[in-house]
Amino acid sequence: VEPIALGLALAGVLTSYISYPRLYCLFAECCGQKRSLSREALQKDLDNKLFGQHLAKKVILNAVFGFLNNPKPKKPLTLSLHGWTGTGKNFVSKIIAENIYEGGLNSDYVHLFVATLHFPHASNITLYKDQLQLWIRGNVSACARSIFIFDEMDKMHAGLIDAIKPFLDYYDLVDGVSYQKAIFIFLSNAGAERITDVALDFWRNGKQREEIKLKDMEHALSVSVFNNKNSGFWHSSLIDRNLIDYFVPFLPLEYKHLKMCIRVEMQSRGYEIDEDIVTRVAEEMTFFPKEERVFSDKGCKTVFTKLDYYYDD
Ligand SMILES: Nc1ncnc2c1ncn2[C@@H]1O[C@H](COP(=O)(O)OP(=O)(O)OP(=O)(O)O)[C@@H](O)[C@H]1O
Repeated sequence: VEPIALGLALAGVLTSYISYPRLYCLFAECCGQKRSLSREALQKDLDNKLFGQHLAKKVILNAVFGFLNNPKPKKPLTLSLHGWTGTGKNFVSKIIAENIYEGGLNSDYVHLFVATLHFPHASNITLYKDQLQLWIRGNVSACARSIFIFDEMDKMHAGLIDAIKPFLDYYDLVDGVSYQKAIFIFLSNAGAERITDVALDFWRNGKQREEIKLKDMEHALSVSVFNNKNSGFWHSSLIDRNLIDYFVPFLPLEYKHLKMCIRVEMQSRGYEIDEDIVTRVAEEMTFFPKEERVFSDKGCKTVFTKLDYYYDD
């Protein structure tokens, strides 16, 4: 092959690779959602992986898919996920991230803040506010479709989260940057008692938990979080100004859901499903209320380590 012609051909390929973002994005992660993002894929993931959370599934599917398909959203999507420990809040954030970015939580466009890690000292709150604003501004300037996850909201110092209020509001631009395509997800145990009360009420009245409707708890949840000094949203302008799009309740998990989590874990470790071990691990967990033993007090959180005991050789 003639070397000059070959050089020109290679240069041509390289130029089109660089100048056609779609081509480039076939091989590298880019800002913006995956090509393959589909309602069906997200629904399949939620149906197959998330147990006992019919409300969360429905809200998240509709909210996330609707938002991603809106070419001109008026504000960023804000979801506040609430519930007992180990019921799937972090897990769902991971599923959302993976459905939008190939790298999931490890993507350059997905940012996780953990209150006790990133904002530990109440005395530094002014500094944290500045840092948080700068960090979010910088990342959204680089990629409008950025995802921010705030874990342990209930441990966040009161008032800190209000620093990002301007970014969550209905503004086209804030200091020249548009935040309307970003996604903010807040995770919290605040409101878990309220959710449990409703779930327990249904259980005691012999009703299926799937009969619980979002309206049975969404308003009460936002009010209880707003009035709770340890929710991270205490008297927060984000709630006051209706800037949280959805309060998503995560129901406490029952014995049958623990068994589902254990089976998934066995399969992912490459073991045959052994129903005897599944039952033994599930029975080692503790349940509440004391007399009725309906809900797991750690959700699915510790079933995995308990499984190690049965496979220690
Ligand atoms: N509803 C669920 N369906 C399937 N798996 C679940 C569910 N809830 C929890 N799990 C499993 O348990 C693990 C721990 O749950 P996760 O970290 O999502 O709990 P969490 O609600 O965020 O708890 P915390 O409030 O303590 O942070 C998950 O990675 C997942 O494997």
